[in-house]
Amino acid sequence: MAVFTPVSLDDLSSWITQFDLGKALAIKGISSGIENSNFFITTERGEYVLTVFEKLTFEQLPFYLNLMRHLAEGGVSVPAPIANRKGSIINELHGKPASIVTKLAGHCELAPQPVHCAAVGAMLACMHMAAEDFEIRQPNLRGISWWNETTPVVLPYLFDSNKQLLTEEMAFQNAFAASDVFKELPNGPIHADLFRNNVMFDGDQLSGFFDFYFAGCDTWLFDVAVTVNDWCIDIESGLFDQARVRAMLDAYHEIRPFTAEEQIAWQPMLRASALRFWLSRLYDFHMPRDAEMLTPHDPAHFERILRLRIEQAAPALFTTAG
Ligand SMILES: Nc1ncnc2c1ncn2[C@@H]1O[C@H](COP(=O)(O)OP(=O)(O)OP(=O)(O)O)[C@@H](O)[C@H]1O
Ligand SMILES: N[C@@H](CCO)C(=O)O
Repeated sequence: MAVFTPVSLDDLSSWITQFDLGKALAIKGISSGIENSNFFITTERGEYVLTVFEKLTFEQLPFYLNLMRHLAEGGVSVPAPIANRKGSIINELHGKPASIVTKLAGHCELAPQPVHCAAVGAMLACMHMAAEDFEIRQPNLRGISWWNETTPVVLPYLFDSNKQLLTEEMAFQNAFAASDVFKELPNGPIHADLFRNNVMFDGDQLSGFFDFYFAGCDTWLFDVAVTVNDWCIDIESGLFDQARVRAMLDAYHEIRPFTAEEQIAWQPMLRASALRFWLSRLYDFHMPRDAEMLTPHDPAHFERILRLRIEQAAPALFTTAG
C-alpha cells in the first residue's frame, strides 16, 4: 500500500473548505503509485484526485501543475488542477505540498493494441506542440545530469557484466548529448514517463495522460522513445511489436513530422530512455525509501531492453515524408 502520508476524512473536511468544492464526502487511498500519496476524493461537486507530494518541493511543483493547467486549457486531455479561493493550486497538507486535480474517466490499458498506440502517439504529438509556448522552464530532473550523479551510487551493487554495460552506455550517452545532431533535436516540455500506467482509456477512447511529476524540458524524441519502449514491446522479452511501433510512430509523425536529425538520433535515444529507467529502478531497488510498503519495479527489465536496443537496429522512425 503506497500511501506514505495518511489523510482521513476529518483531515480532508477541514482542508477542503479553502476550495469551492462543497463538503468532502469520501476519501480512498490509491495503492498503485510509488512516488506520491494519491487519493480518490468525493465532494459535493464530484470526484477528484488528491495528491500529497512526498519528494517534490514547493519550488519544483509550479512547473508540473501549471503545465497541466496550460495543456488542459489548450485542449489536451490531462487532469486540470483545481485552485483554491485565493487562486493557489499547490497548498500545504500535513506539512507537505498537495493538490487536487480532476479525475480522468476509465482505466489504464495494460495490454495495448495498435489502436491504443496510435491514439497515444497522436496525443503525444499534440501535447508537445501545445506545450511549446509554456513559459516556465524546468529541466528534466531525471535527465543526463541525474544519470551522471546516480551511476557511481549504484555501480558498487552491480555484477561485473552490468558494471561494464552501465559504464560504457554512460560514456556513449555523454558523447551523444554533446554531438551536433543532438543539439539540432526539437525540444520543449515533455511528459518523460508516459508508460501504460500513466494513460487512461475509456473503452478504446483515450481519456487522458496523467502523472506529470517527472515532466521537464528535454528533447521531444526522448519522450517518444520512453513511450515506444513501454507501449510497443512484448513485456516479457522487451522485443518490439512492429505493428504497435508503426501505429504509434506513424500517428505521431502525421501530426508533428519527425526531422532528419531525429531519425539519426532515434537508436541512441531508445538506448537513452532504457538507461534512464534502468538507473532509476536500480536506485529504488538498492536505496529503498520504505521497503515494507513497496515492491520496487524490476531493474532487470530495463537492463534487458537496453541490451536489445544496443544490439538490434531500431525500427524506422518514419517511412513517409510528413
Ligand atoms: N487524474 C486522475 N484521474 C484518474 N485516476 C488517477 C488520476 N491520477 C491518478 N490516478 C490513479 O492513481 C494511480 C496512481 O497515480 P500516479 O501514477 O500518478 O501515482 P504515482 O505515485 O506518481 O505513481 P508512479 O510514479 O508509480 O506511476 C493511477 O494508476 C490511477 O489509477
Ligand atoms: N515508470 C517508472 C516508474 C516511475 O513513474 C518505471 O516503470 O520505472
